[in-house]
Formats: sequence, structure tokens, C-alpha cells
Amino acid sequence: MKVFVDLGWYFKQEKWRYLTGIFILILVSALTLIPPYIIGVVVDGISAQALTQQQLLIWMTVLLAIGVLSYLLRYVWRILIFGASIKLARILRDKLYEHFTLMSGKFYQKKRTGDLMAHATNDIRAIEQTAGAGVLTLVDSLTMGSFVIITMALTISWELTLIALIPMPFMALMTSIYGSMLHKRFSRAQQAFSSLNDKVQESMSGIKVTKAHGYENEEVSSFKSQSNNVVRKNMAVAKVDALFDPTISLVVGMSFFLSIAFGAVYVVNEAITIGQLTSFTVYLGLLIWPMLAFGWFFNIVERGRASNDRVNNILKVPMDVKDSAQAASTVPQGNISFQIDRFSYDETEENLKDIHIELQEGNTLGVAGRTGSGKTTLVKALLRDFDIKDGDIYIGGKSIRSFEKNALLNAVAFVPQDHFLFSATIADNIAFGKPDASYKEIIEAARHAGIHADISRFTEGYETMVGERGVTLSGGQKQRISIARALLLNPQILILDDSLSAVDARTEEFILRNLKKIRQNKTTIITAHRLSAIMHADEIAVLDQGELTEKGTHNDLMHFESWYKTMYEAQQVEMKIEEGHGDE
Ligand SMILES: Nc1ncnc2c1ncn2[C@@H]1O[C@H](COP(=O)(O)OP(=O)(O)OP(=O)(O)O)[C@@H](O)[C@H]1O
Repeated sequence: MKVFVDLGWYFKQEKWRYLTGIFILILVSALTLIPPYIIGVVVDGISAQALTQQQLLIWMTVLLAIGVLSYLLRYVWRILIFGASIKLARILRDKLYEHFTLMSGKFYQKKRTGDLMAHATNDIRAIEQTAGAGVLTLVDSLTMGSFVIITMALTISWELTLIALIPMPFMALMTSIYGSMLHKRFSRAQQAFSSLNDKVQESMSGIKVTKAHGYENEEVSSFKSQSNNVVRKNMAVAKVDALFDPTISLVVGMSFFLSIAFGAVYVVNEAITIGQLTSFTVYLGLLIWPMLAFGWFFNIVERGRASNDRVNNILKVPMDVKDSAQAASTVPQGNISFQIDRFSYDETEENLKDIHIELQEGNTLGVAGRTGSGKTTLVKALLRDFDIKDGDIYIGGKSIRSFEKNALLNAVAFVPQDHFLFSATIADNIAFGKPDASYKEIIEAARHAGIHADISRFTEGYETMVGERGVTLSGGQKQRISIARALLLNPQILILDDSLSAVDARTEEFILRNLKKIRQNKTTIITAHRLSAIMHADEIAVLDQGELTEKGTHNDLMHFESWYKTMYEAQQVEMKIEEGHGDE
């Protein structure tokens, strides 16, 4: 029942829908009581041979009218109550999705994608059921159950009613035991389903690696074992689930047995008429549904509670980065000043330390350093993927924390290392951040990113689909589409995080020349392993284990035995050798 309290906010919000639905539901329950009564009257009429044709016609008309009315009312309550539950599912799904979008990289590193997918599908469905079928079964079992019992007691015989109800407490006991068993088993089944979801997601993403290593068989058997686990856990649920109906049938059967046995004695003793006994057994038949509904109710509510708790736990995860109350909605502009004393992701190591860099608006900053040195971390700090506690980053003299995060992101376009293309056309992929961009703008961005010629070669040009249903692009092509996507935004600050790694030297040079031309008064930050990508930058920063170890222009850094100089010369030799091979 706790889940009903937890969902109270929604019931309040939709109180008219629910109240009207419940009222109609009660009305239908009341209407259902009439036909058994009529049957009793007709049977008595027949046994006394007093039933006229006209009376029979009237009773039949009443029965028909009740049938039609119930049909209509049943339709209305379904729309009202199930409609409300579908709406709740939408609200929760939207809430969850919005929450997902507010979470930072840290959240996604900790949570498994499969789990998150399971929350958005299975858990939401279970909550939807609670707010729909859960409400229905509760109201119906209580009202219909009590109506029938009261009618039996008042209009036929309260003694016979009591006798017929003797097996009922047994059912209440069993359903409550089954309910708690079900809760545990359902939670386990859900966890197994999450893991399976995760497995599928991981297998699909990593299918190329799997195939490249000829690891398919191991993957298939690992999938099978997870899938079997899901089956086992769901079978465990089904085994308890399957106990509900037979238990209820058994209890109802016992009730019928007692009713007929004792009812026959009552009729013989003339305490009730034969028609009343007939009505009584029909009423008893009407009790089956409320009892089933009662069992179902526990079942639904147990699932709903487990799912609601899980969804709430996710919604409770706080945002790593929040806008302060005074945050400005203006887009930041001006010089960038990195004043980072210290930053650590998880306190195990210092990921950034003593980084002080001034970057004039309109200049280009190149960031180099061995792998894991903190280049991505530095640019992500500027994007406020996390907050720097010891130190700050300023744009135009103001802390980036003084702006709304959205405003900050409006100033920046970021091309990540692990670029991502959607299953859409190339044009749509480029225009992702600016859906109303004209074709002319899209083409211009693609030209500057050095990808226009490649796109033009596809038969459908910019309308070519990317991804599973479309063309397979090379790593370099994907990188350049991602760059075009960022260039289209013409951002105040452009960040290329090792985004030129998969293009050849000539294309890299072409793109860099374009950047210089089109971004004259705008700031650009490029991180790279290949130093040719940053050698023309106004300022180059070299990081090592999160620390700023070298800083200056290309010429400055080539003047002493710097890490930069050693790397640059080594890469030049490498390039010459490669070119040599290319000429052969
Ligand atoms: N989300 C995270 N949680 C914990 N540690 C992290 C996280 N992201 C990065 N790190 C750690 O921070 C350090 C710097 O990583 P970062 O990705 O910034 O390096 P990088 O210079 O960009 O490397 P590469 O050139 O390989 O991309 C590494 O030791 C890495 O393991």
C-alpha cells in the first residue's frame, strides 16, 4: 500500500478522473447485484408456476438494460482509470529522461545502460499498472466483494453467508504470504532483466571487437547463461504467480460446496426459497472476481512498489553540477582564464593540479600531453561536466559557475573524442545543434570541416542515411562530420578534443587553415596527440599527470629540451618515414 502513498501526488493531481472512475466502478458493481436477484425471482416464479409471460418480459428487459448500461459504464471507467495510468507513465518517463539528461558523465560511468533502460521500460510499466489495474482491483475487490456479501446476508440469509465465507480468511492469509514471496522474486527477476539488457547493449556495441577476436561462441554462451538466469528468475515469479488462481479456485470451490450443502438443508427447512438459493449461488459466483482481484491487487502493488522504489532512487541521485540561484542567463564571452589549483575525480589521484593558463579571446590554445595526462579533463572542466572546488575557470573575468550551465554551453561547441552520429541523414547529423540551419549553412560547415567532397560522392549526398540503415562511414569521416556539426554553431569557444586524430596530415592542415580563417575573433582549444594539430596555436600547454609542465608557443617550446620538442621531432621523423612509404 506504501506505493499508493508514494503516488499520492499523482492521485491528487488527477483526483477528478480517479473519483469519477471509481464512482462509475462502484455503480457497475451495484448494477451487477441486480441480475442474480432477478434470476431468483424468476426461479421462484417458475417453481410456484406463477410467472406470467408479461412478467418474464419485464424481467428480461431489465436484464438487457442492465447489460447495456454496464457495458457503457465499464467502457467509461476504463478510459478514465487506465487513461490516467498511461498519463502517469508518460510523466514518469519524461521525468526520468529529463533526469538522465541532467546527469553528468560520472553518473553514466557508475550506472549500467541496461539498468537505466530497464527503469525506463519495465519499471515504468509496473508503476503504470499500479495506478491503473492496481486501483481497479482494489476498488473492485472491496466494493464488489462487500456489496455481494452484504446483499447475500441481507436478502437471503446471513447464516448461510457466514458459512459460505468460512474459507475466506484462509485465502487472505495465503495471498499475503504469496505477495511477500512475489516481491522478493520479482525484484530478483528485474535485476536479472537489467543485467540481460546490459549484456545485449554491450554485445551490440562491441560486436565488431567480438568478431575481430573470433569470440562469438563465448559471447553466445555468456548470453545464453544470462538469458537462462532471467528465465529461472521469471519462472520463480511465475511459480508464485501460478499459486494465486488455484488457491482462489480452491477457496471458491469450498464456498460453493458449503453453500450447496447447507443451502439445501435451509431450503428443505423452508428457511429460504429455491429461488433464493439459486440467487445465492449466482452471488457466490460473483465473488470469484473480487477474490481474484484481491490476489491480483497484492501482486500488482508488490511489483509497483519495487519498481517505484527503483525509479525514485534514480530520481534522487543529485545533479553533480547545479545552477546557483544567482546564475546569469547571459552567454559568457571574453578571455578564458584557467586557475585550477587541484581537481580529483575520486580522490584516488590528482587529475588536475596547478594549472594556470590565460587565453585571450580569439586565440587558439593547444593542449598536448601523453595519454591520461588530463587533456580531456581540462576541457571538460571548462564545459562544467563537474565543478572544480579548488580553483576556478573564468570567462570574461567571471567564474563559469556564475552562468547558467545552458548559457555556458551556448558559448561552447565541443567535439568529443568519442564522437557519436545518430541514425539520421548526414544533413540532420550536422544540423543536430541547429535544426533550423539552411542547407547552405550545412554545406559551408561541411566544406570547412573537409568533408563536403566525401559527402558529395554519396549517391544521396547530404540525404544519405548514417548508421545501421545507411552508409558506413570511416572514423575520419565521422570525425569530420562531428567537426562540421560544431562549426555550424559558429560558437564563441570551439573545443576539439583530439578530433583530428583519424584524418590524414593533408586534411588536418586543410581544416586547421579553415579554422584560422573562419574563427578569427573566436577562441579555439585543441587537444591532440599529433602535435602538428596544435603547432600553430597561440599558446601550447603540455600536461603531465594532470600538471602543467610546459607552456609557450611552438617556437618557445622548441628552444629547449622540452617534452614537446622531443615528441615533435619524433613525430616529424615518423611522418617522413610514412610519406616515404607512401611514395613507394
Ligand atoms: N570519469 C572519471 N572518473 C575517474 N577518473 C577519470 C575519469 N575520467 C578520466 N579519469 C582519469 O583522469 C586522468 C586523465 O584522463 P583524461 O581523459 O583527462 O586524459 P587525456 O589526457 O585526455 O587522455 P587521452 O589522451 O588518452 O584522451 C586519467 O588518469 C583517467 O584515468
